[in-house]
Amino acid sequence: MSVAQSVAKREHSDDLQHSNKRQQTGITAAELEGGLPVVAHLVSLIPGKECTYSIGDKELTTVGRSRSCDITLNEPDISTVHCELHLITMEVDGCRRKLINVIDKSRNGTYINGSRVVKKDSILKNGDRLVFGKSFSFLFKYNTTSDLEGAGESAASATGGNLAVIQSPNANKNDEEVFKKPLFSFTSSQNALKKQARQKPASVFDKYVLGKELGAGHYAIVKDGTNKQTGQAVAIKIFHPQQNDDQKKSKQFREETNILMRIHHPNIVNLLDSYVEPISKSQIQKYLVLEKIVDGELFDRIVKKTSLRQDETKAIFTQILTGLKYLHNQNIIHRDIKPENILLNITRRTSPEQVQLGPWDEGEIDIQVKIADFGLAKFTGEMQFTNTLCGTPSYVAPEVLTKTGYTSKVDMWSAGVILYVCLCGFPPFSEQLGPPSLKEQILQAKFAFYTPYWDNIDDSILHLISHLLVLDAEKRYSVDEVFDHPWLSGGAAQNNVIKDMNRLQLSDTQMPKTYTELSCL
Ligand SMILES: Nc1ncnc2c1ncn2[C@@H]1O[C@H](COP(=O)(O)OP(=O)(O)OP(=O)(O)O)[C@@H](O)[C@H]1O
Repeated sequence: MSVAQSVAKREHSDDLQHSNKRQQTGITAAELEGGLPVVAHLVSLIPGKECTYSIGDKELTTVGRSRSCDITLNEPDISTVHCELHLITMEVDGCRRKLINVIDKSRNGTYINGSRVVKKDSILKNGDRLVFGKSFSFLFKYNTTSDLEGAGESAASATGGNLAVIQSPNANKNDEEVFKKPLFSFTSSQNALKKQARQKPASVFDKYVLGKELGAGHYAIVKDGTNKQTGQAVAIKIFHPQQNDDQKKSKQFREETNILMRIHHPNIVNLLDSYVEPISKSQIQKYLVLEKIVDGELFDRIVKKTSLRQDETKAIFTQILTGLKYLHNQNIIHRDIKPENILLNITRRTSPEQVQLGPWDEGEIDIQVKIADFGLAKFTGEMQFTNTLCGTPSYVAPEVLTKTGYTSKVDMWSAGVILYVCLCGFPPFSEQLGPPSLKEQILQAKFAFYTPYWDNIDDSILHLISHLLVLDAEKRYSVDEVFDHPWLSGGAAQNNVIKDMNRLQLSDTQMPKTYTELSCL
């Protein structure tokens, strides 16, 4: 047997005991077997057949019925050569990682976590359940020291460059210009970060258990997650697979998520962690671990209620503004404010004595509003982002559509659209209201308040919306100007200062449909 072959040896219970004894001396089993380091282990999950196979640091490890295979599984449903385990080295997220790539060669199939390996290649991750044929079931685990190289370097580079999320006054469509100069000082924490990166599990699956789907968007699905150590419930955003061909982008993702993890505000969904995982030789998948928000989207609340009362809208809008003010003060532009990205945590009444803390519905004590997806739109790539927006741009400011350079005022436009939608249940710009087209309506800031929807709504709100849906971003209200507006700052008397806003009569055939009506179609 060659040195290489001897590495992927079966360690029976007896051998294991022996090897454990040897490991106590600080020497790994693989070093003793053939001088090659162990890269990973396959732990048998078959009751009564407990054993561990070590996969060594060599290009190919074969699994099959043949005695010439590195791992021999002598069962009728196992093919002569059932599958190949290829050792590959991939540069992922600034780290060179040694990974095991499975190529199925069998008749009865190789399965990873219940899915048959059909692709040309599939990279294994810690905790994967690997099944050969009908019943040969194993738990896969990387040897902790072997799969990650250079994590410390990554952290160092993540703290060294242009880290913070400052939007320059002239920020424009170019990605790099949205994320500019450092706002936070990292120097004191550089060593801590390096240490953290070194200690950080290489895979999201090492730290979290993934559960059911919570929601889906254009770029990602979001799943329930649980921190294995603390039991903390989280939401895990899983971006669609991407080609692993742009190391600069991966580095940018890491640097920017490092910054966004330092953003903490009660009205912003907390970013807790981020991971980049290889899934095949050429593809990676990015993961964001987020604070979990349990009561769904503002969008669903609007659909359920057709429209929101003025006092309820004010309470929700104030929280959105508070979150935006914090982001804008940190020089972060959200760029994708819409009711689907406004999430709600509702405190429900549990006893009759509880005092309601806002203008909420019967049975609701309080609602905490959380802005999701902040600063993240750019991770999807500028082109993809704006192209997707062109499909559904109801909330997008004109300068985003024309890509003529934008500032935090783009969020104020979107806030104006949200305010409008909350109160009447349909957006101010839509194909339904055309002609002109939706895009033209936005580019001309052409909107109106339609009767009867807006008849009983205070003129001061119409006035505020009219100062948010303004074509010229410089004249559009900023967060502070909105807080100073009579509808938010003053009482009823001040509201009366603003009078006689126009409502427009439309024929029945032109009348826009509410989200509630559209959702019933
Ligand atoms: N932190 C969270 N807690 C609970 N649910 C969440 C969380 N983040 C997102 N979701 C749910 O998942 C859905 C999709 O998430 P998200 O909007 O971030 O994906 P996306 O692909 O970026 O979407 P978009 O198409 O809007 O850009 C959300 O609309 C929401 O219902």
